Amino acid sequence: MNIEQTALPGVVILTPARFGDARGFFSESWNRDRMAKAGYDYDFVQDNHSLSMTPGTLRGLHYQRPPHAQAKLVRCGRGALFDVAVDIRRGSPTYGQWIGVDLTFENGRQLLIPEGFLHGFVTRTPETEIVYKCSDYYAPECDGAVAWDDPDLGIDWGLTGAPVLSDKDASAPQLSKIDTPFVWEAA
Ligand SMILES: Cc1cn([C@H]2C[C@H](O)[C@@H](COP(=O)(O)OP(=O)(O)O[C@H]3O[C@@H](C)C(=O)[C@@H](O)[C@H]3O)O2)c(=O)[nH]c1=O
Repeated sequence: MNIEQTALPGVVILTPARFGDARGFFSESWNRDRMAKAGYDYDFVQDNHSLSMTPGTLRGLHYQRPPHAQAKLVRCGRGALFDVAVDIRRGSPTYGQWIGVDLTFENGRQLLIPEGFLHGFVTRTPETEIVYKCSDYYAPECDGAVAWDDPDLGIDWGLTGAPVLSDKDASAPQLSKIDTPFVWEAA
């Protein structure tokens, strides 16, 4: 498993080894013990899988409030997408900053996003599948969203037109309008 740091401390890109043969490949997409030994100890309890039909479908930016905050491990099961994490931990030196990573079936990269970050993605291909692990269960009463086009965040989604959005995402507030429930703790 190759582990790459990003500009947001704690958010890392994981690239598992792929063992290719005449049939295709085999890959361990998550190995808890090995990752814990590398300093990334996560107890993932829920796996999610969604399909987006149209390129330019944008889901996000989402978070779950404590006591059901979620860390996520995200990868692309089919096609290609651009995955984004935004630091919303009050007091963090990187508060309000974002990073974006191209996750494709081909490159096998995964984004590990700790609690305290918004998560969203936009699809680049038709019939794109995303698969991700979560460290807590879905808790709709703790569900929250921030506007994907919040000017204070200034995320460059690489869009060529208007994205396809859910009603919830189309009416999400700006970050400055929410009371962020996360507080940064120095490591
Ligand atoms: C997220 C989630 C949704 N649902 C249901 C609620 C609703 O009826 C339907 C669709 O939900 P949403 O519109 O929230 O799905 P979606 O917009 O794909 O939400 C997801 O977006 C990405 C960016 C994330 O990071 C995820 O944590 C999640 O928030 O699925 C569950 O049953 N379990 C879950 O864990």
